[in-house]
Amino acid sequence: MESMTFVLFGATGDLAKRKIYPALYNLYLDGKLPSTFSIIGLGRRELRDDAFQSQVEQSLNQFSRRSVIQSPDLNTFLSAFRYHPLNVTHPDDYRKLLHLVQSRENELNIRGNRLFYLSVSPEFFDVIALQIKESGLGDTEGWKRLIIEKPFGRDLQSARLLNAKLNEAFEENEIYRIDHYLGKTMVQNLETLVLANPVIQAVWNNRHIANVQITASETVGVEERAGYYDRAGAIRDMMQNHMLQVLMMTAMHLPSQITPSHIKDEKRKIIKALQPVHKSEAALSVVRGQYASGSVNGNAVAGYLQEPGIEASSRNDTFVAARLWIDDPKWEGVPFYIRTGKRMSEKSTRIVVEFKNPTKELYVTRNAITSPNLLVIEISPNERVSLQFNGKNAENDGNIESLELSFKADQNKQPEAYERLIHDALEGDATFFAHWNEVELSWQWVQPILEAFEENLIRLHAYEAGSNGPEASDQLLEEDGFEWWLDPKIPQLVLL
Ligand SMILES: NC(=O)C1=CN([C@@H]2O[C@H](COP(=O)(O)OP(=O)(O)OC[C@H]3O[C@@H](n4cnc5c(N)ncnc54)[C@H](OP(=O)(O)O)[C@@H]3O)[C@@H](O)[C@H]2O)C=CC1
Ligand SMILES: O=C1O[C@H](COP(=O)(O)O)[C@@H](O)[C@H](O)[C@H]1O
Repeated sequence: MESMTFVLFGATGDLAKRKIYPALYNLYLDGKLPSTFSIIGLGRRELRDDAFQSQVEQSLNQFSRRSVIQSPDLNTFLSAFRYHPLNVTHPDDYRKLLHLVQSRENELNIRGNRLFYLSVSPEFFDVIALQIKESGLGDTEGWKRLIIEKPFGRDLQSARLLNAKLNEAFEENEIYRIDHYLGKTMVQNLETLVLANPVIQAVWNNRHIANVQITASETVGVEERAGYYDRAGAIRDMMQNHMLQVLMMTAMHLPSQITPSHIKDEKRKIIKALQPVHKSEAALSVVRGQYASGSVNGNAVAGYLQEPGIEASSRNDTFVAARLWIDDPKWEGVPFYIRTGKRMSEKSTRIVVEFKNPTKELYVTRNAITSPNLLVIEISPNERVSLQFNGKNAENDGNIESLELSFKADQNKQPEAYERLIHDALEGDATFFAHWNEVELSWQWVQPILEAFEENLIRLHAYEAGSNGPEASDQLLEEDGFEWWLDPKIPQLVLL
């Protein structure tokens, strides 16, 4: 890997401490950083280099998946860090930054490869990109890349505007839009699971699949993010980005070659083929909810409207579910259901693929019940793939029961999503980043629903904290003769 400078805007912030420093450190331990690198942290506050390095060390102590205690490598790693005070709106600060970047490049003999990571409030994304250009930071002999955090806009128009501004300073192939779901082990594994297994490829279509369910349920509430979350809601926070990305990864066709651009093209075809939801009809296929008080994991918790920083009159969504159709011969007639919510019964991100069950009638004559085959891809907190199938259980009078084949990844050995994504960006591999076409088309699909929410065309259901969301989301599937598959409903008889 080529030597480089990692310029981090927002170096004193929460994300840097919880995710970015631990990711860099673990990449370093795995030998996945270049042999020479310079890291420059930026923020408004004044900090000496040694104080900054101590802050980084503290964050590793707290959040790194690998211990830093007595690590002989720690000091070498920390010695790559420098701090520079910079206010993103002050052009002079960028000129001083350029001077620091260049002097470190000369000192370390680094060719001018520069990765700019914007871990700051989204309102600064365009300002910083422009200043990188104006100050000359972007004029370099080597490559330049921009990693940008979410959210990317708050609706279709603002996303387009932001993208146009970023494009004044960076080419699309230099922009890496983080969607941390794309860095998760099982989401990255989807591509291989579906594309590299002819057995699965053969049944990955509407002849065999009855429906696909994608769930991201969380037990946490709004936490300390009231200011952001109350303006975003589950639809912007999770649905427009993570959920639709997982849907694209699940439904994409086999590309003619496994390259970033072929995969990107296949994903784009899927998001483009989503049947639009019209604002006036959105209530027929979208459910929105807001948690009321209840109990999560045995602890009483407040309702959304009682959370600190949330107005008692807020109509923000903390749950959203939707039924989507893909206008594509392979998926015609297969509903994709997606749902996400806070303060639900369990923390679980999963894809359940329910296969058609033509044997049901056949076995009725034998007084036996067969269940549909289910392929369950658990993304978090467990990382597991399992297949539920029917078989006779000799220990139970030879009755037909659901059996399960499963593979579980060893989570302790798994790199974090941010490790994978930062590594990919350093390598220049954009496969698991959100490309502009996908982002734009996702906003395009979501936009009428946002408007329907704003105009109260979709009822806001209160749901008890600790439940599985509003009953209306169950009804959405019942209308089609299906139900959400939850963990306890999948009997675990055989673990191979
Ligand atoms: N935290 C999280 O879990 C997640 C965050 N994100 C995204 O990551 C980004 C960062 O979030 P987070 O770390 O939580 O935010 P924080 O509020 O914790 O940190 C913001 C950072 O920006 C710096 N900053 C603020 N104003 C300025 C300014 N005018 N000039 C220069 N620096 C400034 C702050 O430093 P100082 O005060 O010293 O200026 C601080 O380092 C956001 O886009 C967020 O949406 C995405 C997913 C999860
Ligand atoms: O991006 C976000 O994701 C988290 C959920 O991520 P996970 O990796 O724990 O599944 C969510 O809590 C947060 O609101 C959202 O901004």
